Amino acid sequence: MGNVFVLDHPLIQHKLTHIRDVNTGTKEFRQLVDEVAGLMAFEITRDLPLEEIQVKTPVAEATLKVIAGKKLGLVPILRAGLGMVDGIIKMIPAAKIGHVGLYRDPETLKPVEYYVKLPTDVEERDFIVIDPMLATGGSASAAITSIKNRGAKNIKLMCLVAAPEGVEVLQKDHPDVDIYLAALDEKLDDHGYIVPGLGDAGDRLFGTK
Ligand SMILES: O=P(O)(O)OC[C@H]1O[C@H](OP(=O)(O)OP(=O)(O)O)[C@H](O)[C@@H]1O
Ligand SMILES: O=c1cc[nH]c(=O)[nH]1
Ligand SMILES: [Mg+2]
Repeated sequence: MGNVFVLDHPLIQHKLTHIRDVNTGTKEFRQLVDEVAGLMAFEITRDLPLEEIQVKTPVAEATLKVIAGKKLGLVPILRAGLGMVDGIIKMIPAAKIGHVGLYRDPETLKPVEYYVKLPTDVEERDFIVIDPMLATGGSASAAITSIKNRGAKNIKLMCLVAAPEGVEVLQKDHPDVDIYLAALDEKLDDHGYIVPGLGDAGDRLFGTK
């Protein structure tokens, strides 16, 4: 079964509290999501392989470490995942970016896919799928299935806030995928919103409500 890591660093918790606040407007919400995504990138890249190279410092020759040529891909789930891309790319600028477009049908809560575009060398890359919200888990599970069907093998999922119901679905559908969260919340409400959550992530990021 996939591991669940809750990245509860004080900086992440502090910023997430302001993200959740209903009085936080679009501009500040977007800025904070970007910052938290960057902080989470530290932890999700902790197992990147290193290799040794020779470097001449101003003082001496030294054998030092750099990241070994690992190919990474980021896959934001549209729309809300887009809000986390820049923060992560600042930390791993060589990553390629794919996109999976999904929306959750408001009646059935089932995901509807409308767009997929991945880097051409999909089989050679490790992927990080990103979406601020893991609610019923339907969208993240469908996005991961979609990229697996196109050849992706090593996949991690990064979300800001999850409900236990969504984590359970992910672990059942994709036991090979580790999940990285800033918070694991209490439950889903009758409309499939995470409680206490942060509301509709896409609408708050893009100011569409
Ligand atoms: O775990 P689930 O129950 O599937 O819900 C989570 C999904 O819902 C939201 O997207 P939404 O459908 O609102 O689309 P949007 O990002 O375009 O607003 C969110 O960004 C996730 O993708
Ligand atoms: O709480 C939720 C659940 C699904 N999608 C969101 O944006 N928020
Ligand atoms: Mg939305």
